[in-house]
Amino acid sequence: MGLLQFLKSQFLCHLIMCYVFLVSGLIVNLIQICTLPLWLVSKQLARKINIRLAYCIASQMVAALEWWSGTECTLYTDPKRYPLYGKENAIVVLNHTFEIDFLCGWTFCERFGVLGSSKVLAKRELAYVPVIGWMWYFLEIVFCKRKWEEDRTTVAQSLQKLRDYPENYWFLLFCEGTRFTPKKHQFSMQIAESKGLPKLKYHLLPRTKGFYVTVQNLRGTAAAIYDSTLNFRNNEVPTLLGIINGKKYHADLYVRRIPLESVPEDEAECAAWLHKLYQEKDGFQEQYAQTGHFPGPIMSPPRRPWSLINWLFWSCVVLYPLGLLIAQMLSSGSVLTIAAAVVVCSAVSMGMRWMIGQTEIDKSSNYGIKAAPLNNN
Ligand SMILES: CCCCC/C=C\C/C=C\CCCCCCCC(=O)SCCNC(=O)CCNC(=O)[C@H](O)C(C)(C)COP(=O)(O)OP(=O)(O)OC[C@H]1O[C@@H](n2cnc3c(N)ncnc32)[C@H](O)[C@@H]1OP(=O)(O)O
Ligand SMILES: CCCCCCCCCCCCCCCCCC(=O)OC[C@@H](O)COP(=O)(O)O
Repeated sequence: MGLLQFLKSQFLCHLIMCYVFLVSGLIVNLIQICTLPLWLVSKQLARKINIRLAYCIASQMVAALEWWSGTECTLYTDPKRYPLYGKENAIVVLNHTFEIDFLCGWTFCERFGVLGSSKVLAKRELAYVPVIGWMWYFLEIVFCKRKWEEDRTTVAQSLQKLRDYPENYWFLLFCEGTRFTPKKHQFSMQIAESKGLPKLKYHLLPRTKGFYVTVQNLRGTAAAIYDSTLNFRNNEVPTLLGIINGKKYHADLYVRRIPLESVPEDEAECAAWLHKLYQEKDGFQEQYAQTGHFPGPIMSPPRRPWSLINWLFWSCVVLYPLGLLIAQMLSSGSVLTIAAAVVVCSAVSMGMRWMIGQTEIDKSSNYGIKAAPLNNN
């Protein structure tokens, strides 16, 4: 193990990274709150400012993936469609299989210049995660309770608000609704069977209502569906803790651009269309399992320096006062002050561990297990 790799695995480095992320994130959240009055005066200006503020937070995690862990991200896609990416609004449909799938998504957003503005249909619980969840509030992220009776109006209303969004965005939909686990897969395939749908090997049965309502509300605003299928080389199981420890992974993403007009307007036909899409995605994963690559040529956008520059900037801003504080504390020699500092550090590291836990599949919700009608049998 080289010196750099050794350093990357040290707890002190992780503590410093988490400190930078947390403190800079809270500063950004505070500035976001200060933009509230601006929404009344100029909504579009407030949105543009919040896009840049969100970039300050999200790109730190992207920098951790690209520059700290050195993870490589390869894009398989049609070269004719490539110039459109980042230049239009799109609905991204992605498999929900890996703990860092959202982070790989963010990395591609960064490379195509839409990181600050990108959106997702996210479960309500994530709105309460400090820094990221609070930032999403100002980004007009669409939250759902995963209870259709309650979501049908709120989700549609939130989507309608995005129709006059001032910058291009990608709207991410994990149609499976929850992370893949063998147990959830077993339940969802029972449902597929009861509906007479073909079984999927690598995906859960997609939920069609969120997809339908998104397509209907963004018609005329989003130009296309980006059907995206993600996998990792060598059967790796990537984690956020792995990234923080400096472990390098290799992500492969296959993207097909499908014009939005080709998605049926009728709800039942739209649902059938999505089921067919997932059968095709399953085929791509099968090909990946057999051959180690997705169909189509490789058109990888290179990583850009901005995420690293942003990270270094915020590190300087928040580490300098910390250095002064530590020096002052040590020179004071007060045992009480040092003990208080140790308590604060422990609390921060526990808080960060809880946040990282939000990404872990073994802490995943029971959604898709307990709500399944077949559960009662
Ligand atoms: C590559 C580039 C990437 C670009 C990235 C771009 C942007 C990045 C931005 C941000 C990144 C941050 C990422 C954060 C990630 C957070 C993600 C999440 O939180 S995922 C969870 C929330 N999202 C969703 O759930 C979306 C999908 N869900 C839906 O669409 C749902 O329909 C719903 C709208 C949420 C409503 O939920 P509800 O439970 O009420 O669902 P349904 O009524 O649809 O469910 C019943 C329906 O489903 C069938 N079904 C299938 N399997 C099951 C099962 N296991 N149990 C029960 N029912 C199941 C069932 O038969 C019903 O079918 P039908 O509709 O035909 O009656
Ligand atoms: C610079 C880097 C420093 C690293 C510091 C670490 C910061 C930690 C930040 C945690 C960020 C939390 C963002 C949460 C995104 C989780 C996305 C996700 O995958 O959610 C799961 C849901 O889709 C489905 O939920 P389940 O039903 O499976 O349950």
